[in-house]
Amino acid sequence: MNSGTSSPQSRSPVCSSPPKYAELELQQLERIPPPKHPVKVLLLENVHQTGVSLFEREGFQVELLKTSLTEEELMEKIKDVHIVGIRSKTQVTKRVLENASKLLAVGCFCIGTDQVDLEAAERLGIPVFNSPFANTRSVAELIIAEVVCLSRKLFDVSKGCHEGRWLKSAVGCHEIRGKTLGIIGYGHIGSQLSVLAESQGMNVIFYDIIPVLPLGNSTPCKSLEEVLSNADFVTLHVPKSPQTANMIGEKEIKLMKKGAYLLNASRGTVVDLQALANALRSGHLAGAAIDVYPKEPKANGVGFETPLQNCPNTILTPHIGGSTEEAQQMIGEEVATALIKLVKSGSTVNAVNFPNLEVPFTPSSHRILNVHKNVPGVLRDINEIFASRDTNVKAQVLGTTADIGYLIVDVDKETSEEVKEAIASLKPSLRTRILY
Ligand SMILES: NC(=O)C1=CN([C@@H]2O[C@H](COP(=O)(O)OP(=O)(O)OC[C@H]3O[C@@H](n4cnc5c(N)ncnc54)[C@H](O)[C@@H]3O)[C@@H](O)[C@H]2O)C=CC1
Ligand SMILES: O=C(O)C(=O)COP(=O)(O)O
Repeated sequence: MNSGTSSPQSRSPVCSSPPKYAELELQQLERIPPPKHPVKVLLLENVHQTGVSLFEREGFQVELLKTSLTEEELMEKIKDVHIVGIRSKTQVTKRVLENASKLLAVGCFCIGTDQVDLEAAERLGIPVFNSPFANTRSVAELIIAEVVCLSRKLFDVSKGCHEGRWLKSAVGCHEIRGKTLGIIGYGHIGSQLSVLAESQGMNVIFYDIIPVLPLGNSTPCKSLEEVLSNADFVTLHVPKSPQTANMIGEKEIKLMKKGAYLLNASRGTVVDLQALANALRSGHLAGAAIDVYPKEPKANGVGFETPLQNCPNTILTPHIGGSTEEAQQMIGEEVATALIKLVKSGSTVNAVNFPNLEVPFTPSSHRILNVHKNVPGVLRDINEIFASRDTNVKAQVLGTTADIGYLIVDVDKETSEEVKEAIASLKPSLRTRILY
């Protein structure tokens, strides 16, 4: 396992000037007193250096691993960690979260957050952040490229040339202009792909479970089946969920036109790969491009296996839809900034499982954070604790979900450990932090 507790000589110099977005966001935090204790950050799956540098610029202690970790490995390493950063592989389960007594937040340096038990994190008072847009264009561009490659059997003929075989033929090769692209999941990626495909002269139809604005001349379909039976290329851009598990199996593939193509860069649980391999080998489908798999290796190396290996006109990629320098840099910046803001100011803006709150810093104020079960009377009890100690509340923001309340309070005097304990010992309290 490649690991590197980052030390000055082992990595590029800490970024002296952070990226523009981060600079503006973090400038507002500069007047906030630094955390009282060292902040330990564990970053897995090769999170981009931009994120590492931003944490180090704040004086946080960063351990950077190139691989994902198993549940057991993560339970061990997370014990004294305040921030954990992952990408799409590492599973942050309920067991891991219950074992992470010091954990303040989880950062998904990607779009998907299905790898985190969000409900468990919420109930334990741990906000989870992601980067909802930064790599969407990278995925959309990959799909457009693969549509052309599949339509021209590019990978097979190129492999032939590398192996000394000259396989010149127009048979089964087509322009994509005028062909129909069927998009399943018309969200950030699907909608961008819709625009790119139409710019290539394709017709676009799509299916989504919620009403969405059709961009350009794209046409919404009433069912998944309608897309499958009318599209020349079917591409999947849905999240991992119980509803999308195996949503494309033998029955759905049979509904697709003979000679159609299937592309999946969403999640490996969405397509039954054995059914897809059978359809490719029988000639029912003319090709496929798959970037995600039910089981994916935790690190780069050999030994990856899938039923699709050696299927005709089949592009296999190692979950690289979001793997561009631009996307990873933006993600590193966006998620690291959100986590630093959480640690220093209690901001939960952009958290996916928490009320999104933020309170501007005011000099001579002292900030306490409290997460509690969402039951009546908590605010009254906390304010009573302040009032009975002649402490004046200068600012107070409360946000709630069905299960929790998140409270940011600024008071006019430093909060003693006694006051913190009084708040923390209220029955509904889940977490209480004195920030400054
Ligand atoms: N291969 C890769 O490297 C990457 C993969 N992804 C995956 O792509 C997924 C989609 O990304 P975004 O477009 O940003 O997400 P998004 O949340 O913007 O869009 C997902 C869309 O799918 C729709 N949807 C959900 N369940 C559905 C169903 N059963 N049938 C039809 N539509 C359904 C939603 O209503 C939503 O409009 C992510 O959840 C992630 O799992 C994202 C980035 C990179
Ligand atoms: O953004 C996502 O959800 C992805 O699937 C990207 O995954 P990765 O960051 O490349 O492990």
